[in-house]
Amino acid sequence: MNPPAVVVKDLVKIYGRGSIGVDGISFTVESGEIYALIGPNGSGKTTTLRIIATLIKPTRGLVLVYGVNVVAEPLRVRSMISYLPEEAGAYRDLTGFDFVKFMLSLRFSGRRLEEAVEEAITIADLGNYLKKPIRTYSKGMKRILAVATVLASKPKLLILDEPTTGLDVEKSIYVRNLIKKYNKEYKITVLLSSHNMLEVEYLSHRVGMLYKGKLIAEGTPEQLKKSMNSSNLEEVFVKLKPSYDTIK
Ligand SMILES: Nc1ncnc2c1ncn2[C@@H]1O[C@H](COP(=O)(O)OP(=O)(O)OP(=O)(O)O)[C@@H](O)[C@H]1O
Repeated sequence: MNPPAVVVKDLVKIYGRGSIGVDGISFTVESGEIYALIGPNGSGKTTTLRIIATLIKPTRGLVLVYGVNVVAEPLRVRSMISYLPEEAGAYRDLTGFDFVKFMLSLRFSGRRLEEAVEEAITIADLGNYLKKPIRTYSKGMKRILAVATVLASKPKLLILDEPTTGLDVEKSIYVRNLIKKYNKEYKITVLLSSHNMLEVEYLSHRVGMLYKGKLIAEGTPEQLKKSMNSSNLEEVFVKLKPSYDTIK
């Protein structure tokens, strides 16, 4: 049997000066799923994703990606994932085209690289802007370029931190539909974070709700709404939150 895409067990991250990033969370992402971590600012979404993406180390706990331990074998994990950071603002002086080519050359070469670059360019749909330096792009254009690049890299596991942040309504819908399409057509497992609970309801098979570094609820959007007698996930969160407000 295939291992789950992600196993997170009793994960704790304490930053310098005792700042708590996550406080003992556990969840599993099955292969083929779209799983969303949702929660308000500072609830631990980015911390969790960065640990899974091997960018920072946990203080305690176990994290496996397709059965591979992120601390013991980060390079093996990196070969299976693509990660979209919350703010992908680097490489200001590269053109959009050169950025796409550079990023995808880390994974592909030869004919496969050409195909992946072509795919990313088609998704980004930035026309002549692709020949211009990224510093001339709007926030939304940079986001689309970064999203297009990670999608075209077709990893086993796609980790997206706030994928639609900075995008207008139409572009957000475009990106959500692309995420769904790549999950379905290419069987790419997606782990994403968002504080937009309505977006998550549309996009995800299952949801983990984070608050103050703890996982306060988990399930399909339907299960969560039913269990809290709510009509949407925002309402679920608002009803659950008070029980955790006593935690400092
Ligand atoms: N480098 C750091 N040093 C110290 N504390 C940090 C660091 N990064 C995050 N934290 C703290 O960890 C907690 C969780 O932050 P994190 O960025 O993971 O939350 P988040 O849910 O992604 O928030 P947002 O929606 O605002 O991006 C917060 O209290 C934050 O202040």
